[in-house]
Amino acid sequence: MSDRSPSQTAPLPPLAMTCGEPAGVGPEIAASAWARLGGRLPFFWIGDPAHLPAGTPVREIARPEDALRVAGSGLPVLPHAFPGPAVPGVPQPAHAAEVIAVIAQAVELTQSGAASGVVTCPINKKALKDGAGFAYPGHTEYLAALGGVDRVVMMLACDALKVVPVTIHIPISDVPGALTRDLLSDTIRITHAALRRDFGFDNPRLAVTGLNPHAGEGGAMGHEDAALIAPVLTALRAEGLALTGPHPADTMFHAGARSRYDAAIAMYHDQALIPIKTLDFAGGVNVTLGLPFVRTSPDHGTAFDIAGTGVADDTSLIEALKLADRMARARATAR
Ligand SMILES: NC(=O)C1=CN([C@@H]2O[C@H](COP(=O)(O)OP(=O)(O)OC[C@H]3O[C@@H](n4cnc5c(N)ncnc54)[C@H](O)[C@@H]3O)[C@@H](O)[C@H]2O)C=CC1
Ligand SMILES: NCC(=O)COP(=O)(O)O
Repeated sequence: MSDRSPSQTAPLPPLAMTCGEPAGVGPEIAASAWARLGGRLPFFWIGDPAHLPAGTPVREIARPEDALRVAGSGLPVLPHAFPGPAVPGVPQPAHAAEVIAVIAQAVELTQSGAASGVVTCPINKKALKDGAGFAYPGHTEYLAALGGVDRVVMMLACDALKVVPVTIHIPISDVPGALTRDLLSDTIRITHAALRRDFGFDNPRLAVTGLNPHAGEGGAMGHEDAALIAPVLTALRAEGLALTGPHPADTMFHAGARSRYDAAIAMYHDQALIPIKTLDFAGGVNVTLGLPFVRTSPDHGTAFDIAGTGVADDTSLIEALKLADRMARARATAR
């Protein structure tokens, strides 16, 4: 996303970056993100230093604030011991509990004020479920539990598009049943509030997709669009929210359509994520809205197929750091 130079004003606490799945690309993109950013955007990595690529200039720290002092000369690392080495592409069940513990540690440090936000490296959901009985579909839901909130929103953002899936990591066959008026209404409200608070929009324009092809085509192709989505939009419009839809999803993401809204609300994961990952896979950022702390993440996953080869692109992680920094600054200024 567009680069407003990071860290131009008073220093905030550093950002806490989680290691994510040690067998994925997380450790190598963390190291290369530090190499590209140096101390300009201070963050510290929480994980096992032995999982970082050979030659990474590790600076072990005892407290987050020490990152501000050492970030100019090496990657600040708050060490978190794991049971063994990482094998690229092969997640170890014994590591799962520590991957989860690192996420909790980053949240704790952020909520205590020692860190200004959480930037997560990708996890493999199945590895965490198999290895440690992880009960959440992903970070988003786990972070909601850690933050003590019932409802959060996943937003993917790049320069060209911001998009929110109303339902997230559930089977497609469960989507119609999971779409309720409350869920849709809460998702829109949380998105509206976050775009005002964290992204500087006075009255963000939100465009909402339908669920069915052609947004149901007057009931000929499904009933949820007219029966469920449209009434929610009507009610929220009456409160002053700038909403359009339900629109056919297939024509909502070309350039002309995108110029007419600030964020798109989509009904399910792929309806939302395919457009943004197609437009800007390298620059997209995943941000959780509705949490009591800042959290961003790259838009990609563990990329086991290339882990350890050194070809992984760190751009999305760097964009995630920049966005977390901007959000933390916006919140600090508003206090
Ligand atoms: N925030 C998170 O923790 C996320 C985790 N995941 C998890 O990641 C795992 C793998 O998911 P996939 O669907 O395979 O998606 P993926 O994003 O890991 O990989 C898809 C394709 O993109 C490539 N790719 C991904 N990141 C790249 C990078 N930084 N540089 C260059 N190429 C890159 C991969 O090599 C692969 O060919 C799953 O367990 C999934 O749940 C997926 C998305 C986000
Ligand atoms: N497909 C996006 C994704 O998997 C991100 O999930 P999360 O771990 O950030 O909840």
